[in-house]
Amino acid sequence: MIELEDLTKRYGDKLAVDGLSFTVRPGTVTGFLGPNGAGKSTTMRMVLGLDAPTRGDVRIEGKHYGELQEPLHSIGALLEAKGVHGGRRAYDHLLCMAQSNGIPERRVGEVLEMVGLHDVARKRPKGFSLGMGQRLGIAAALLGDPRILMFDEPVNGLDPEGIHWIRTLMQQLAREGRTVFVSSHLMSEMAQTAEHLVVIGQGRLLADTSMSQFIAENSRTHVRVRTPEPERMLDVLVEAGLRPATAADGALEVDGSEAPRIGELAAANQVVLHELSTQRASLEEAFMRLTAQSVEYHAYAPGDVQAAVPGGPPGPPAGTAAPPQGGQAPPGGQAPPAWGENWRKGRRG
Ligand SMILES: Nc1ncnc2c1ncn2[C@@H]1O[C@H](COP(=O)(O)OP(=O)(O)OP(=O)(O)O)[C@@H](O)[C@H]1O
Repeated sequence: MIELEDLTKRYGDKLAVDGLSFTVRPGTVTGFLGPNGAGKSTTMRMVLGLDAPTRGDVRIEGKHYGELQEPLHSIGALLEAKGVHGGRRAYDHLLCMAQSNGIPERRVGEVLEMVGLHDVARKRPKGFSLGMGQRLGIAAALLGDPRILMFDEPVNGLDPEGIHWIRTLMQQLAREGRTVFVSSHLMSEMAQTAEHLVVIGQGRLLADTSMSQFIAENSRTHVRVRTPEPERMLDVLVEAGLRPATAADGALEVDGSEAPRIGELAAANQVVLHELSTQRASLEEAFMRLTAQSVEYHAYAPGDVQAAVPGGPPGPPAGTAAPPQGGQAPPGGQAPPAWGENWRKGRRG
């Protein structure tokens, strides 16, 4: 179990982590989500005692990291795979870690086998691909057979087979009763991996909830209707007290209604339908909706007009410059100061 209480980190003027309080529990994969710069890595570094909190506290099984007798047996972490000494053979790198933590040498072979690096154990990591580097970092995290595992963006650089492998590994570790805490900005990946979610934006806690509840609470389910008679159908829906919107492709979208009811209305009014479908938001959409107010950096390409999310993420803050001549407004209808450049959002979520 990892417990955070009012955990706060300030770097000069920048409040990177702002009063985070939550508990990461054993037996489940907890996804740690947030837009770029939200404070995920800073939080994880504080868990490991690599950064000192400005305020608040974080404990691993009731203790600060520095108080753990044998830290690798309590918590294994993958922060940055490239932190490995490139010139030392993979086996020797792990052996060195094992020896300094009282871990028997046979465990080195075991973890290399587990992560699929057995055949390259005698090779130097400087020749490793990004994916192999990630695997070596994961082997190091597993070395002490820890009860808690913490991975910062573990699927970065992995191919689909590698992503599948790490997903299965994390779920297996959780099933064994371990605490698994994993950060990612890949929502679709997290949707398949985590059962519980902690979402932060600009250092603040936005959600601490189960995956299913998170999607239900932060996403939009709507009914999509395509008809060759959109104007008639619009009238039918409005007369029935519904508030349809017209999508970019001309389809009608109706929030807060059931597809069977709309089908019955169409039948009763003899309107031909080409499509009647319930659209459920994905985790990606739920995440974008929740964090839209706290995204720190946005980038827009010239010609971006279509919102990625139904309803669209908010545009840049009020007061930013008008789009350049010939340009179109980004989602939200306002323009960033310059196309192709990131802009920093001034207000807090
Ligand atoms: N050592 C540091 N000195 C100054 N500012 C820092 C430092 N480390 C992080 N920050 C700032 O703190 C904020 C949070 O950074 P952090 O790396 O924790 O975010 P993150 O959620 O992990 O982002 P990403 O998804 O992009 O990795 C950012 O604005 C970052 O620029």
